[in-house]
This record gives sequence, structure tokens and C-alpha cells, in this order.
Amino acid sequence: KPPNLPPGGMAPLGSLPSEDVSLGEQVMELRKKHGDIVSWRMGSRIFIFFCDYKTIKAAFSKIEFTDRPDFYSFDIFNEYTKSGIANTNGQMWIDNRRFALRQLKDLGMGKTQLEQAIQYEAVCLVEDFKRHTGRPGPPPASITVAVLNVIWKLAADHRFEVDSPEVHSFNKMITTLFEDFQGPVVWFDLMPWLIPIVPNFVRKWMGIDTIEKNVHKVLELMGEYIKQHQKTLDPDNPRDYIDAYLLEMEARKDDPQSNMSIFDLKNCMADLFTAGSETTASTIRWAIYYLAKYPEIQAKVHKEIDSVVSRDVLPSIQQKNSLPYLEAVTLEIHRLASLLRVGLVHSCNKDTKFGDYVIPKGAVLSALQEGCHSDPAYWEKPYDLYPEHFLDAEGKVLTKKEGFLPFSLGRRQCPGESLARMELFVFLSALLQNFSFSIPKGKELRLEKNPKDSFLNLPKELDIVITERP
Ligand code: HEM
Repeated sequence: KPPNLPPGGMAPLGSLPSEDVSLGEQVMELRKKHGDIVSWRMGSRIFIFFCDYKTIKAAFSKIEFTDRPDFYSFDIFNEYTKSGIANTNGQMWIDNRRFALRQLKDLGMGKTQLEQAIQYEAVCLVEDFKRHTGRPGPPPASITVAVLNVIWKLAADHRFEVDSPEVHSFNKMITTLFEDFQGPVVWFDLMPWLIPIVPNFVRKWMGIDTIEKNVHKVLELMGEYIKQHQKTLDPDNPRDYIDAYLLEMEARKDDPQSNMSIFDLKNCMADLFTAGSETTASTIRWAIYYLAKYPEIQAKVHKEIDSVVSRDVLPSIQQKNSLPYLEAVTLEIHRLASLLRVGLVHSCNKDTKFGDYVIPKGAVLSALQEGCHSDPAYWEKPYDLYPEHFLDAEGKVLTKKEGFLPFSLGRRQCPGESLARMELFVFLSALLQNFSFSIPKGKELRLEKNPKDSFLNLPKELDIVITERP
């Protein structure tokens, strides 16, 4: 055991989390015994869990705690060659993240071009929901298409029709990757010494081949769009992320510090799609489920929208500040869903003193989001949908709240946060202006999380009834 390690579950041979209770809940038990920083040896890895908001904020502002770990499951996503944004460290990460943030800003975050694209997707979404009214069923797949189309617009100036088989098969690739990412491949992350000794047939059984194939398909598709863009590139009129990257890559072609390449571009794009699609689409689904479960809150949202927006136009992003209750509901959905339950792990790149402890090089670092989001120290009603958590006495939105970190904190904080917030506002306000959501008669809507999904809290497919509002 390294000296001065935070206290916790440090069985000499390492213990794996139980599958009956979620990882987050198991860490919360350790927190009760040991305090806000706990360690846990899982397999041959030392995990450090930061359990309290202030501790996470202090930890994730440290450069030593900003890297990603050398996880096999992460490397598969880059075909074992570090590239992209989410799984790189050092200069490559700094350059790619900076480029992504600049593109997300230049292509219209807060500006009209992307706003219009999102607004157009909202029109299509409402039209599609009309086809699903009056009978029990899961929330329509058009939610995912709308969210994917926003990223397609940004990345490759492209969109798909809601019934296009291509967009659904692309989505299937991404969701399958998410499922597989939480599967047996995790053993290689926790016990990397297994990697060279596990025979091929076991790797196959673990689903590694399937993940590799799926990743390859995603990257190949990105490659096709890049090729089309190379043929039609106009340096004076960059259309999207791909054009901007190609131009910068050309401008830096003699720069020995440049890590830019077509392979890297494919991975940056894949990162935007994987990080930005299911997260946003699932948040919309959670919102629909929670509002169906809390009809009195839904009625208040309807009333607010009706008092601000005329019924013959969809709400626009400019009206966001006039709809504080909807905004507070959206923030509550982030809190209750805690989509990335224990965050996306970081790693420590050198032995680092932190408070009374020393965090050893190579430790895997995790922010206990769902613990913060249900901590009674921060939330009056931790397990209820209670928009008042995010409203002050005058009904104004409290955007910055201690204990609230759905997009994480610090240097790795989600670069897509503003885009996600914009999408959530435009899509949810459009849907709630036009529809109400309810639980099918005689049914119950069970929204508890699956303990086996330790990292991502994606909603199960549950039936609701969509009714067009008069
Ligand atoms: C509701 C929607 C979303 C949620 C809850 C969410 C949450 C997060 C979280 C918790 C992280 C990990 C941060 C860390 O490592 O500490 C992250 C990373 C990331 N997100 Fe998001 N995200 C959302 C939407 C988006 C969107 C729309 C995009 C872009 C299109 C995006 C792009 C990324 C990228 C590229 C990273 C990796 C950043 C890095 O490693 O530097 N996300 N997100």
C-alpha cells in the first residue's frame, strides 16, 4: 500500500465492486466510514474517489489530476493509437480540446447559424411526435436523430431525415459501443496484466472483436465524410469542423509540434458524436419520464410556456431567460439523472500531495457525481423532482449551485456544455409547448437506476403516452 494513501477499501489483492448495488452507492458507504476522499484497490488499480463537491473542485483544478488513465477500453476507441479529445493527454489533448472549443464557439454557440439548425431540428421533432400520439410507447427515436443532426451539422454540414436508415444504423453503432464499454472489457482496465495472456477465444467471448469492428465502422464513416470534404474544400468558406481542421492541418504542415492528421480528425469527430449524442438524447428522455411522473410540475411548465410564447411559433433561444421554471426543471433532470454516475475517470500523472494525503502516480480518479447530486447537505429533497432547488425567492434561476456538476468541473469539464444546454432548451420547450406526457393507465413508471450500469445512467425504454395539447 503506498504511504499516505486516503483510507478505504484496500484489500491487498484488490476487490471488485458488487453487481447488486451500484458502484456509486458502494463508494457512498465507504465515504460514511472514511470521509470525502476514499481509495479502493480494484484489481491491480488504485481508485481514488472524490466524494464531496468542494473536494472535487479542488482536485479537478490540478494539472496533475487532469490526464486520462491508460485504460484498454479507452484505447480501443482510438484503434490503439492515441488521438482525438477525450482520451488524449499532454499537448495533443490541449491542442485538440482548444480546437474543439473554438469550433463549437465559431460555428454558432450563442450565434445564429447553429441556433437556426437546432430550431429546424425542433420543428422536425414536433412533427414526428405528432405521429406517435395517443398510444403507449417509448419516447420516439426522433429525439436521437435531432441530437445527432445537430452534431452532423456542426461536424460535417449534413443532416439526415428522421426515417433515414443510415442515421439509425449510425446510432446503433454508438449505443452498442456504450453498452459494450460497460461490459467485460472493463477487466482489462482493472487488470491490465491480463491483456497479453488472455487467449484469443476469450477476447472474442469478452466482445473485444465486436467493439473493434464497431469502432472501425464509426471511424470509416468519418473518413468518408472527410474525403468528400477534401474534394470540395473552399479555403475562403469553411463550412464546418472538418473544413476548419483540414485548413489548420495544412497551415501547420511544417510545424514539428503539430499532431494534426486525418486519423486524428476522424477521432475528434467520433468523440463529438459519442460524447455528445446519447448524453443529450438520454437527458431529454429522462425529462419526458420525470415530467410524466410529476404531472403537477409538467402543468406548471406548460403554463409558463403559454404565458411567454404564442402558440403559433416555437419557443426561441432568446426566450430562455423568460422561462426560468423550465430551466430549473432541466437542471433538476440533470441532477436526478446523474448521467455520468461517477464521472469520466481521470488519472494522476505524478505522486501528488492533496490535503493530508499523497495520491500516487497512476491512480485512477473519479468524481462521485451522483453522491453530490443526492447529498442532503446541498439538496432539500434529494430524491424528488423539485425545481425549487434551482430557483431563488424571486423565482430566478440559480445556475451555479454547490453540489451540482453534471458536466464535471475543472480542466476536463465538458466542452459541449453550452451546446447541450442550448439543445435541451430548444427541444424541451418545443416539445412541452405542443405535447403533454403521461403514464399509461394502470401502469407504473419505475425510474430507478440499474446497479449494473456503473458509469452511465441511461434510461430504460419505458412506455409513456404523448398527447397533443389543445
Ligand atoms: C447532457 C449532455 C452532456 C453531459 C451530461 C456531458 C457530460 C460530460 C462529462 C461529465 C464529461 C467528463 C469531464 C471530465 O472528464 O471530467 C464530458 C466530457 C466531454 N464531453 Fe460532454 N456532456 C454532454 C454533452 C456533450 C456534447 C453535446 C458534446 C459535444 C458535441 C460533448 C463533448 C464532450 C467531450 C469532447 C468531452 C471530453 C473532454 C475532454 O476530455 O477534455 N459533451 N461530458
